[in-house]
Amino acid sequence: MPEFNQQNAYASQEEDVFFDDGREIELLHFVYSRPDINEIRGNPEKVLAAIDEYGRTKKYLMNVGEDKGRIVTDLIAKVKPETMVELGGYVGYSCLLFGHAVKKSGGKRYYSLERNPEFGAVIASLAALAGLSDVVKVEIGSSDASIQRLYDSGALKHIDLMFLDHYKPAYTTDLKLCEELKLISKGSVLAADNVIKPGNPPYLEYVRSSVEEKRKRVQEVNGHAGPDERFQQKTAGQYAKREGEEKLSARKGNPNLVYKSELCHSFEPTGEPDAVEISRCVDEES
Ligand SMILES: C[S@@+](CC[C@H](N)C(=O)[O-])C[C@H]1O[C@@H](n2cnc3c(N)ncnc32)[C@H](O)[C@@H]1O
Repeated sequence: MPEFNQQNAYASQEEDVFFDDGREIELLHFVYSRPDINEIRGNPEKVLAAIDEYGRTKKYLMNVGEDKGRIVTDLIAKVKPETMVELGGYVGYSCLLFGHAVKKSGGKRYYSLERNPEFGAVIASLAALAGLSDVVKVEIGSSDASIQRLYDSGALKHIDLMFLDHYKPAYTTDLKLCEELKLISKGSVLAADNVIKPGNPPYLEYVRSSVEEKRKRVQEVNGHAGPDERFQQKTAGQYAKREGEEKLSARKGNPNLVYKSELCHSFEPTGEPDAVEISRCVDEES
């Protein structure tokens, strides 16, 4: 079991309002007004360190953080994705960390899909500051619409590695959309954040199910797809203030895909236990 270094802990997550209250723009001012801004330019590690400093000394940020981040950067070094997609970019922490890792391992493109345009602007600004604009592409809009748009335009043909870190009930519906479009197929790898805190039972059930179990459940898909009732109200309604009622489309996915899935224990940047689920698509049954 890994251990958390308490000295690196972010400020605690506030009970009610912990994002979208101006702190994301405040972060930009914090970074750009640093006396060492010229040494930060073009250096992803230093931009990440500045974001971490804000999270530790100013306000909580819902970033993947160093510990869970290391699980995914190690995975990138192994998989060497040409194309990686993240669902949910926030202020760009995972985008800078993983986009840099993709670039170092010879990859071409890191798509950061973010629904909130203000957050998307922060990601793009910090990616440019870090010197990653050649690899990183920020797509603003709901993840399902962005996936479909990138597919329709021919920009996105295959996803080698996908990091899921957005609206928790949309992990499964977006994965199924990618399966239906054949963006996810044999050889693709998925890394899903927050599978313990706050948890994602429907997603874990899906990636851990056998083909037979998935084929059986496909018969039950009936067009209705509100957030699964296993999510707590707080999670299901996390973005309600800004986005209103969430619309999720019921999907069948491709039940014939076989995943090998494992839970990697780690920590939130605050030190709370969490885990990343790594799922490798190893086969497609006929
Ligand atoms: C936990 S944060 C992402 C943190 C980021 N991956 C990191 O580690 O630095 C979740 C983000 O997903 C975005 N989001 C939520 N639902 C979304 C959706 N349906 N499509 C795109 N982005 C979404 C939110 O606006 C928020 O910025």
